[in-house]
Amino acid sequence: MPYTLRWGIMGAGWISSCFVKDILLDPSTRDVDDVAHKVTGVGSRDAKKAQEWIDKYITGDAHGEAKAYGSYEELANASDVDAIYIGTPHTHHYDCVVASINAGKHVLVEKPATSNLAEWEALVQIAKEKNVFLMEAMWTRFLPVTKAMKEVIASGELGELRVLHADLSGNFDINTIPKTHRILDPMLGGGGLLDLGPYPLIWAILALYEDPRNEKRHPTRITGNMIKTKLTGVDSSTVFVLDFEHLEAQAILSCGITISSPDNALIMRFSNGNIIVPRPIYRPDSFKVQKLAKEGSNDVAEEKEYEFKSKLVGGGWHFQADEVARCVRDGKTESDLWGLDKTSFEMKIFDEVRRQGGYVLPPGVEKVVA
Ligand SMILES: NC(=O)C1=CN([C@@H]2O[C@H](COP(=O)(O)OP(=O)(O)OC[C@H]3O[C@@H](n4cnc5c(N)ncnc54)[C@H](OP(=O)(O)O)[C@@H]3O)[C@@H](O)[C@H]2O)C=CC1
Ligand SMILES: O=C1OC[C@@H](O)[C@H](O)[C@H]1O
Repeated sequence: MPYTLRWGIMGAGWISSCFVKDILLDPSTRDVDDVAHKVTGVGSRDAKKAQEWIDKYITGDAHGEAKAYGSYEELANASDVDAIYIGTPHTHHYDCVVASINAGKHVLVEKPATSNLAEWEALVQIAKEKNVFLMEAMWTRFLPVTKAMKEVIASGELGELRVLHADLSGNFDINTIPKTHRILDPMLGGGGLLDLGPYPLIWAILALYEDPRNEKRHPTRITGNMIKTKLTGVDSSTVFVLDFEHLEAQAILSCGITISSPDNALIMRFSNGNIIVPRPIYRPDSFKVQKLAKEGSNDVAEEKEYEFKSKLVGGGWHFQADEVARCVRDGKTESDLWGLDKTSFEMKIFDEVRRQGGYVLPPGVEKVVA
C-alpha cells in the first residue's frame, strides 16, 4: 500500500489550485506507487470562499474528504491534516509557516520561502524545535527534465561549467493591472526578483552550488542591479551575477515583469559543450546537449535532444509533493534534493541583490530582521 499524506491547503488562490489538481491525479500516471495524496482541509480568510474553491477544484471522491476552514489557524489545528501547503503571497509566508509548525504540521511553502533570510532562519529554528519537515516549494528541482539534466552535468561529459545564463521574465501588463496585484504591491513583496528570481537561481544552484567541488560554498561575489517601476517602486527588471571564483565560473541571471524571456532562456556553457534550454525555465519541455569538437571551440561535433513534454501528465507540481510524502514517511525533516541550506543560499542572495538595488520592503512587512 502506498503511504498517503493528508494535506491542508492554506490560501484559496491560483497556485494552490494548480498544486491540488496535480496531487489529486492518480500517481501511477507519473509511475509513482509508493506514495499518494489526499486533501483533507482548505483554509481561507473566508469560509465561504474556501468551500467554493473546494467545489471548483476538488472533484469526485476527493471532494467529500476536504473540509473548508474560515481561517488559517483553524486549518493549522485540524487533527486530520499531516502537512500544510502554503500558497499565500510571499510576505505572508512567514506567519503561515509559524502557525502551521506551532500546530505540529509539516510544511511545504511556496517560493520565495520568506521575505528575507532572517525570517527563513527563524523558521528553520522553529521547525527544528518542533521536529517537523520544512521545504520551500521549488518544484522545478523535482521535475524529471531537471533530474535528466543533472545526470548529464554530473557525468562530467561536458567538462567544467564556465558560464551559466538564465532568465525568467514575463509580461504582466503592469500598466493595466491594479497596483494591489501581488506582482506590483510592495506590501506583498512585488517585483521580478522575489517572484521570478528563484527560477534562474535554481539552475545556478543545480550546476554550481551542488557541484561537489564547490563543497556548499556561497558565491565569492554577488552583483545586483535593479530597475524599478514608477508605478509602485518594485523591481521591473533585475540582473544579478554570481561569481564562484574557486570554480572559475559565473552565473548571469535575470528576471523581469514587462517582457518575455528569450527563446533559449537557459544556456550552460561548459569547457567541452553546452546545454541549451528553451523557455520557460520553471518547467522546460526539453533540452539540447551539444558536445564540442575540441575544448573551447565553436564547432559542435555532436548534438542530442531530450524531450519531456509528451511524458508529463499534469502541470509538474506533484513531484515535489511526492518528495514531501516520502520524507514525512521516512521521518526526515528536510529534503536531500532541496534542503534548508539551498533556501538559505537563495534568501541570502535576494537580500544582497535588494540591498545593492535599493529595494526596501515597507516597514512591518519583514516579520524578522537581521
Ligand atoms: N510554484 C509556482 O509555479 C508558482 C508559485 N507562486 C507563488 O505562490 C504564492 C501565491 O501566488 P498566487 O497563487 O499567484 O497568488 P493569488 O493572489 O492567486 O493567491 C494568493 C492567496 O493568498 C491568500 N492571501 C492571504 N493574504 C493575502 C493578501 N494580503 N492579499 C492577497 N491574497 C492573500 C488569498 O487566499 P484566501 O483569500 O483564500 O485567504 C489568495 O487567494 C506566491 O508566493 C508566488 O510566488 C505563484 C505562481 C506560480
Ligand atoms: O512561480 C511563478 O512562476 C510563473 C510566474 O508566472 C509566476 O508569477 C510565478 O509566481
